[in-house]
Amino acid sequence: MSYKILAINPGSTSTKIAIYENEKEIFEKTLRHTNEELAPFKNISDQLEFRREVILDAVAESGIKIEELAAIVGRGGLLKPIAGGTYEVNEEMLADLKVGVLGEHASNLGGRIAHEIASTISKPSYIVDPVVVDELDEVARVSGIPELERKSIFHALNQKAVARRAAKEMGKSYDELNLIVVHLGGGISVGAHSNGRVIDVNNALDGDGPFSPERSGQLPIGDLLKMATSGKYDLDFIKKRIKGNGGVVAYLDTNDMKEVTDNAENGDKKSALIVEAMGYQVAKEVGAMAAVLSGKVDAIILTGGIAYSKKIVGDITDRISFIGEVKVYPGEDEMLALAEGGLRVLTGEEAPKKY
Ligand SMILES: Nc1ncnc2c1ncn2[C@@H]1O[C@H](COP(=O)(O)OP(=O)(O)O)[C@@H](O)[C@H]1O
Ligand SMILES: CCCC(=O)OP(=O)(O)O
Repeated sequence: MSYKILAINPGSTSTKIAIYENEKEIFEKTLRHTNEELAPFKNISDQLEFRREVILDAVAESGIKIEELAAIVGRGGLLKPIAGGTYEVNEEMLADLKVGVLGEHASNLGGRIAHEIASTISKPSYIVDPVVVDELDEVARVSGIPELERKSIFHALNQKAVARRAAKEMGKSYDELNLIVVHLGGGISVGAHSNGRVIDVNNALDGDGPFSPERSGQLPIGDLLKMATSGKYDLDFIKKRIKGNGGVVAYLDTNDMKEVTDNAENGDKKSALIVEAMGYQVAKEVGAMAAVLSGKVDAIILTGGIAYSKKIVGDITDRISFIGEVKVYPGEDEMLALAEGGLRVLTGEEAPKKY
């Protein structure tokens, strides 16, 4: 039996789409959205119709008719915390994606657009391993003050996809391994995967873990409070320093780590320091996750766009190779992971979960 599945992955500046026939990609396109195109929309939520139409135009270009699709799968967003897996899009999920119960992120549009398009052809829509997959051990939730609980917000889709791929290559099942997975992208997340569960991970969106191309990561909290109450900065500026205009953008005015590593190589000292600091902070977080796993680590996996950088991968590896084997999977496996999640449900291998 053959199933055609449309996968939709909305990012901050692009929407990636792909059509799979079972596990084989038969069409793929990255739809880039310029600042001018997105400027008229006050919130990410308001971009829904615009992105849906460009997706439909691209599918039309592919020559594949919408009616041929067996299901549509979108990247899942900032919903209430849930376990990993494939979820059928339902009314409660749509309402939570619309308001963004845990905040705004382009991934909130994935399930909504999938559902809108699927409804027109009376086919099911799903999300797979959304960014709020929460499998944290209870002990990992304690923040240090009872008013705040640590949250699990990370690149669950890619971390789990790449972890499964590594497990397969190691001749083992994902559920029988202890892995540390590092996603090095626009945001950076470092997860401790224990027998198929991500028992601890930094919140990649909100002031936790290493700094990233556009996020601050963990900050000295007392100094942050002084900054916030100094009268010199408004709240919006400070929020953007944590997410959007923080990390590498704040130091070097670019979120492009290729440009930064090239500049560092060509002798720019400031870029070189930031490149070194990124590797240093990531390695430090890997060390923390090794302690979470009591030192029993089968492999450490580096993935995401920045894993294309030999310099950064080398710097991290130098500091962490004493923990275990380091495996590198540059880029991401998100589109295939979405399609595979949908396929597992269509073939009956897995029942869809209910949100
Ligand atoms: N060869 C490279 N060297 C260094 N950085 C790279 C390279 N290729 C891509 N990157 C960086 O990877 C980052 C984007 O990673 P990606 O995983 O695509 O992001 P996201 O998690 O937002 O999808 C960007 O900062 C980009 O410049
Ligand atoms: C929302 C957590 C996952 C994340 O940070 O994704 P991006 O790096 O794609 O923004």
